[in-house]
Amino acid sequence: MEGVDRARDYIEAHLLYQRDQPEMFNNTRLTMAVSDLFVAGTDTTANTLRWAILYMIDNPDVCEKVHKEVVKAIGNDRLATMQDKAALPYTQAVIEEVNRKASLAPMGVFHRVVDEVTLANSGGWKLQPDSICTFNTYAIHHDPAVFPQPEKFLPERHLKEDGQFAASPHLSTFGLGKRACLGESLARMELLVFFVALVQRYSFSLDPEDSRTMWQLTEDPSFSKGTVLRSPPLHKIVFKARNI
Ligand code: HEM
Repeated sequence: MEGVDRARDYIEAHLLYQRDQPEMFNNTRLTMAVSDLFVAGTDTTANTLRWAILYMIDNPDVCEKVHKEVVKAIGNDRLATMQDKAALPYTQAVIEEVNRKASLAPMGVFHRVVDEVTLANSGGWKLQPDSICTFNTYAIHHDPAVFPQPEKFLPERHLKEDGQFAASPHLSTFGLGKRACLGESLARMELLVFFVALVQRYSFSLDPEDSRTMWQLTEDPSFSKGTVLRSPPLHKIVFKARNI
């Protein structure tokens, strides 16, 4: 497609295709695709950060360790960029542990089977066309065979012996296969930059007027309303500026 390589963004690329292939690309598709990006790209990262703050309140030692690493790697005078990533292995491990424990999309996203498929290592189980299938991310992320003591918040499980970050091949935070999350790299970038900025500048605590326990805010199954995302119930956080 002529010029598409020089498109400045998704919408411009879509409009260029629309000019040449109007039977395939039109305003309705563009509107739906852009709204998909907003829906898939906002609540996800925002709620992961809400989980991250709750887990930092519940694990103050971890939070202080992140703060120490951040100050050592980038100081207090500027925000993090992706160039700082390699110098922040513990912080990356913490974000990975947030993704594991929170299991934001606990049952993934539903898919429809197009062609009959035989499941590997299943003794011949077949899925028929039009079956709806999904995968249980929450169960994978809490499998004690893969993540010992899964109820514990342990960032160290995502660190190698030399202290470097090692992304776990067992996490399915962003889905699996060809239809895995389109925004994974953007999401990982946003999570790192925002999380570092928050820990760099603030310490966090729960609203003293909120009598709910941490368990009620993070584990109580009754707060899940059956939507795609597993997000904590509404709560307030007290942000205290660090002396920087
Ligand atoms: C922490 C943040 C995020 C999480 C946990 C997350 C998780 C997921 C999951 C589990 C899926 C379904 C994958 C599957 O069915 O195998 C998905 C799909 C998708 N995500 Fe994300 N996502 C995040 C951020 C984003 C962002 C920032 C964008 C874009 C701006 C985005 C765009 C999409 C799109 C377009 C799909 C559908 C892909 C397809 O059906 O082919 N996501 N995401």
